[in-house]
Amino acid sequence: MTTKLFIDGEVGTTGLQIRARLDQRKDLDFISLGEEKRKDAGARREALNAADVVILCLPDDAAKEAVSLIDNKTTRVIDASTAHRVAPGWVYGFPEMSPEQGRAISGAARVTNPGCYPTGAIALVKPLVDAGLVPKGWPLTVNAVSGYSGGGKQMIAEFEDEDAPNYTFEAFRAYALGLAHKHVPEMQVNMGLDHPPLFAPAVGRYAQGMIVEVPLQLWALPGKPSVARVHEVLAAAYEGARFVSVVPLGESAAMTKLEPEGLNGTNELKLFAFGNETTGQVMLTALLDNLGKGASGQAVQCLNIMIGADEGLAVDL
Ligand SMILES: NC(=O)C1=CN([C@@H]2O[C@H](COP(=O)(O)OP(=O)(O)OC[C@H]3O[C@@H](n4cnc5c(N)ncnc54)[C@H](OP(=O)(O)O)[C@@H]3O)[C@@H](O)[C@H]2O)C=CC1
Ligand SMILES: CC(=O)N[C@@H](CCC(=O)OP(=O)(O)O)C(=O)O
Repeated sequence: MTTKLFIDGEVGTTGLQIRARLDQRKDLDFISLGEEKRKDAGARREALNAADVVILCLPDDAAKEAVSLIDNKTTRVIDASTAHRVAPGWVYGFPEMSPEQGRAISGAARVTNPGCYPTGAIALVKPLVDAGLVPKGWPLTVNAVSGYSGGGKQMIAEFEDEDAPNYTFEAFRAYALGLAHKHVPEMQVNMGLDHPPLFAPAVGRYAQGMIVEVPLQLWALPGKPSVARVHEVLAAAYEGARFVSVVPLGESAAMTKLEPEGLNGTNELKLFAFGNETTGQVMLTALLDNLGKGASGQAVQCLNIMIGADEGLAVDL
């Protein structure tokens, strides 16, 4: 049986990558609107209601509008935007987040694809909160750097198109200085924290790939866990996961650098515990492709889980 799939926002950065990942699939029938119809509300309404599954690769307002245009009970939605990340009735599309999450995604009518930064940060912190190593009330910080494709077509033009009005020569930019980045709520909710993490993102002069870091002063935590214990909890949480791996301590201890483009083009997420047992400190670190496990790859994984295609399974059975 084929699944009728409509990607709303198909020619944007995330949409194009999803289409490229799915182009060879024989089990999917694509509903596609031409250039002249792709922003026409009437044509989109028709496509949205004709599809078995739609993937929304749109700005938040257009994503909300798309959901409001669906007037039947069968069309299922995967929203790549931030619009529904903590909305009631939506399942958070991060299958490795807990053993139950994959099952919840498989049966869901509305799935919200996680943000790129939260994918790394939640993967690092949630298992430690669940295990009681990090108290729910702990003051956490998340630092990150992303390639400029994270900002979609506009930011790509800003860094690549010398004729763009906002073309920039910047090598590196810290941003979200008001400490209210749109990803903070989904991080807090899915990490299970009582307080919003302090989130400090940055963008670098390269297209794609990201590093997300959560520093922890282990000596200050109630149980004073060792780096080895933190690593053990993370490794156990993702044992058998197909797309998430925890790098062995011996391997990460031998590393002297980490660059953000290392997983580009994949749906992988690699987690590291760079630590110092003497000082009781650890830098929990996630490496991912913002357009892979941080967006398009993750959306495809959720689609596969929802339609029962084998490639989507979060864990090898
Ligand atoms: N880039 C990334 O790394 C990630 C992005 N996301 C999210 O995915 C969503 C898409 O992002 P991204 O692909 O980067 O953004 P882009 O700006 O690259 O693409 C968005 C696309 O949506 C189209 N569009 C805008 N308004 C409408 C509308 N009313 N009807 C139909 N199409 C419309 C745009 O048209 P036009 O081409 O004319 O501008 C564009 O093609 C965003 O919500 C973003 O936050 C999520 C995770 C990571
Ligand atoms: C570099 C850059 O600007 N990145 C984007 C996040 C991209 C993303 O993942 O946004 P959503 O998943 O929430 O749609 C930003 O910080 O707004």
